[in-house]
Amino acid sequence: MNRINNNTGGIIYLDAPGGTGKTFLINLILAEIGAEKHIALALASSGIAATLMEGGRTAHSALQLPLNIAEQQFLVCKISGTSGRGQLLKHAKIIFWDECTMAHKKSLEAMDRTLQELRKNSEIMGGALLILSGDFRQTLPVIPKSTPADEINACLKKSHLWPKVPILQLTKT
Ligand SMILES: Nc1ncnc2c1ncn2[C@@H]1O[C@H](COP(=O)(O)OP(=O)(O)OP(=O)(O)O)[C@@H](O)[C@H]1O
Repeated sequence: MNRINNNTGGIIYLDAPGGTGKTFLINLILAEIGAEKHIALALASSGIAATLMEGGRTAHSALQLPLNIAEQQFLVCKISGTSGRGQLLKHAKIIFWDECTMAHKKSLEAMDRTLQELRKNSEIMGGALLILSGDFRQTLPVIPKSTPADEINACLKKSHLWPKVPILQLTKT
């Protein structure tokens, strides 16, 4: 909450084993931010995970990500700054991405470029605060006709953004 109040952007990864309360914590923070009338976005890699968050949407839908993301190079999402979706991304104080470990690293990189362009800010995620949450022990990206090595290479930990991501571990529920 301090980072939100101080307008400090960046990416944080919330790491904890399954069932320890990551989604529960996200919903608590969403309620707190809603009460303060700030804009928050709740995204998830799967539809089921999106339904577990207040106002949750799939990242593919919110960011207009293409289905063939693995084949894309230097993708910028096709979202107009004047559209409703673009306005939300421009003004969101905080964005959550639950079950992020299922996402292709190129989705995160496309989000970074898109937010930088929409918010006219060259900082990471255009200065927005992105909270990734998930558990690499559970699921990795699913790539059709791929080898385990392809899946590991596609995961967020292999993104050039990952070294800039501090990891927060949940120790108490
Ligand atoms: N502090 C808490 N107080 C009460 N119930 C809690 C608390 N933390 C988690 N729970 C409950 O525990 C269950 C699992 O929590 P949650 O779905 O948030 O875990 P998760 O870490 O997101 O799991 P997964 O990695 O499988 O998605 C939920 O039913 C949730 O309501």
